[in-house]
Amino acid sequence: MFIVIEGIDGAGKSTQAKLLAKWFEEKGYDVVLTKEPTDTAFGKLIRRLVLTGGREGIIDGARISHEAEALLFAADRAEHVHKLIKPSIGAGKIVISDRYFYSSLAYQWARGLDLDWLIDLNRFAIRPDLVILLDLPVKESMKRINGRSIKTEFDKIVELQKKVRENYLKLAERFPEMKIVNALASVKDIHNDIVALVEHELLKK
Ligand SMILES: Nc1ncnc2c1ncn2[C@@H]1O[C@H](COP(=O)(O)OP(=O)(O)O)[C@@H](O)[C@H]1O
Ligand SMILES: Cc1cn([C@H]2C[C@H](O)[C@@H](COP(=O)(O)OP(=O)(O)O)O2)c(=O)[nH]c1=O
Repeated sequence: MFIVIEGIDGAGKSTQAKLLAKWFEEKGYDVVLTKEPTDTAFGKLIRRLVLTGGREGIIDGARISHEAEALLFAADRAEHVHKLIKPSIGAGKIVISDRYFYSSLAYQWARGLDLDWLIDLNRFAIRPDLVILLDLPVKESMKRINGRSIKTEFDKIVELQKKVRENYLKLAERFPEMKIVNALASVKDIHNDIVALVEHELLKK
């Protein structure tokens, strides 16, 4: 089984991914908890070229193009799918990924790229059984990650996050595997909502 957790920055993805992994482990499942960007050489390259300098994406003082950004995320994902996700699913493990290609659709679309081009670019990425979309207002996520964000970029980040949130909600209409969970609730209540969705999915197996 392959489960993905998505949402804007600070939505609670890593918190919920860890709790879900623990839930599966306590039930005796073998779990692989992973994330994108990955910790491989490609993920490191992304952090250096795209996410550095207040997420300005600087190479030698110039911003890298949004297309190059999308290609880097896709290259990282290709390695992730072929080296970790597919072999783990093949071995009968539960794979939980904190972000996947839906992040590319939501973020790189918000950067102005064409959605259909992004979908085509990511066609190699196998579809998960379930995508949990942690949805909450940007104001709340900003409160949660206060300190993590770069203050001078703050307004720009708020605008981008608002667009990204809207994009995720639009994507949920297009991809039936995406289920929206209200991320304004307590950590425990959100976990319970996720478990209900997962149990429903397990019954289909
Ligand atoms: N339901 C929640 N209510 C309040 N704070 C939360 C909740 N879930 C997570 N947090 C806190 O918000 C911050 C961001 O959570 P995190 O799981 O790192 O989000 P993400 O992985 O989506 O960026 C962390 O400090 C975390 O402890
Ligand atoms: C996976 C992915 C992430 N992103 C963005 C979302 C986040 O703002 C940022 C980094 O992700 P994040 O989850 O914050 O990772 P980390 O905390 O390890 O740096 O990258 C994309 O724009 N496209 C993608 O395909």
